[in-house]
Amino acid sequence: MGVGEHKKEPFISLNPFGQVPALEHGDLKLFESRAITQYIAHENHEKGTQLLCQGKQMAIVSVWMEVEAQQFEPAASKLNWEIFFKPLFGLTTDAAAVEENEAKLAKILDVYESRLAQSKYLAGDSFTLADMHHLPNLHLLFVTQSKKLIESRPHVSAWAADITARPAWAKVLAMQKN
Ligand SMILES: N[C@@H](CCC(=O)N[C@@H](CS)C(=O)NCC(=O)O)C(=O)O
Repeated sequence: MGVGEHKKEPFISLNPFGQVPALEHGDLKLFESRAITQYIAHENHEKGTQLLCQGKQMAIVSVWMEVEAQQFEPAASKLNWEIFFKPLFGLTTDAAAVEENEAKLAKILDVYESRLAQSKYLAGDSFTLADMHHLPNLHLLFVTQSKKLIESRPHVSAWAADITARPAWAKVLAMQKN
């Protein structure tokens, strides 16, 4: 990305929007991270943690995957951009955008707080892709002032501590460092 290769061939044939990530598996070409994670989870359903479910339970997983994509991600990624990434790139944080998106995220996390008071994970008693999709933005929020929005909600806080402590996530962070 640093040299703009994601906007040119051969990458643009994998993702015509010129964005990361993309996946090539045999003759299958995929883009959109959530479609990629669902494919990988389906392909590997016989090994490791079951990240998807069957029947009605899968419908609940889909609901919370949509909530992450449509509600949580827009507010959380905007905060991470303003507070975490902009200073790294020598840009100035927009305080009004931070205030607006903290207010949005607070309302969204109120819904999460109610949900997580009823079940340990978003889609029920076990960890699924719906929880997993939150990890990248959640991880960054913890190193911003917006972590107060998580820490002030006991069930959200316990859920966030649980999912960020998973050994598989520790492996991802170790890969990022390398
Ligand atoms: N909805 C897409 C978003 C992809 C996305 O925003 N990718 C960023 C990096 S995380 C990117 O490629 N940015 C460079 C650009 O848009 O030119 C997904 O979930 O895969």
